[in-house]
Amino acid sequence: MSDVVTITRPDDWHLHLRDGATMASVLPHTVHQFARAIVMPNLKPPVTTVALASAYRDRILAALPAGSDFEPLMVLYLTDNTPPDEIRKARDSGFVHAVKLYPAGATTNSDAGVTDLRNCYKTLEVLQETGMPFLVHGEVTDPAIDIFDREAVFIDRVMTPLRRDMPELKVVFEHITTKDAADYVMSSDGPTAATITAHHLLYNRNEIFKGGIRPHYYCLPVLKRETHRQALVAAAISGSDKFFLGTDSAPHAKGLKEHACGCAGCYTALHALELYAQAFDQAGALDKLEAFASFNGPAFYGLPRNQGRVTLRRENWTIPAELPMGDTTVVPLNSGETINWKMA
Ligand SMILES: NC(=O)N[C@@H](CC(=O)O)C(=O)O
Ligand SMILES: [Zn+2]
Ligand SMILES: [Zn+2]
Repeated sequence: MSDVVTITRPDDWHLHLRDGATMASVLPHTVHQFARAIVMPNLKPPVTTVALASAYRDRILAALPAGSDFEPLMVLYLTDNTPPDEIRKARDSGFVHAVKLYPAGATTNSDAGVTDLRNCYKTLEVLQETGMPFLVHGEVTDPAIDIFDREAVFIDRVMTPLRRDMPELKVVFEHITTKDAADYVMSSDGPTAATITAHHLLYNRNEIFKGGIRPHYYCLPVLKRETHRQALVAAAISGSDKFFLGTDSAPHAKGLKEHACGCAGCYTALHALELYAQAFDQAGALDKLEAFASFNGPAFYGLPRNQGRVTLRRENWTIPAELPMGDTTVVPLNSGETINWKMA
């Protein structure tokens, strides 16, 4: 049993940094852990144009700790009306690396998202030509579909037709939570990949209800039953290069999580790599962590691997109860708990 793991500096392929004072508070955590991150565009208003992405990128760079070489990889938020030309501009920018699908109403700040993907086919054809990945929040929004089935139904209703119609499009099935999605990605022949969060590798849906309702374990897509968690772990440690690290760290103010209608999202930027180490360790597969965290993502995005290495040690430490965030606080996942890996 190894007590030390050293891997190539990793990246976070799915991250929410928010904006303004919130961003300034959370950014140092990610910068400490990762060399680059795919920065989600679900701001208010959303990052729908290259001009907005450029301005957002400048705000991130301005908020970086002194001396940091962290690189934010920007993403465009697709709407029903995104013109094909915006995708060409994105490719030419050099700093936009992907386009994101939020089905309208599926998750936090998705109101401006896509109502029907067929509205976007002209634009997606251009995206397919550019080779930039299409990042997909894969849940249907049909209220008649049980919340635990929304990802599986999305495969039949949206993913399969999309793959058939755009066979060359690079697609990342973001934050997968089911065996259905893991199997789909594993067996698809097109350029299809998936990100997996640390919390979906570690927890099943019981965690949300252990001893009472625990809002900090509520995220979208919601945690699923144990068989699904096991399938996600199997995919992550399989050695397949289709699966890579995306924390989906999604900060919300403490009062908006501990609320009658609490926001979806788990804050893990503080200790994400440690949580992944714990998940891989539990599965006896620490030797598979490096490819998942540091190789598979850049390969899919067509970017170089990072230089430099990071070291994790088996060491107990306690996650703080809360952390300052702008003029409020954020409660990290595992607050008050002891975890057993720590970055050096
Ligand atoms: N994952 C979440 O539960 N929340 C994310 C949105 C998202 O990634 O769907 C957020 O922006 O808060
Ligand atoms: Zn999402
Ligand atoms: Zn997200």
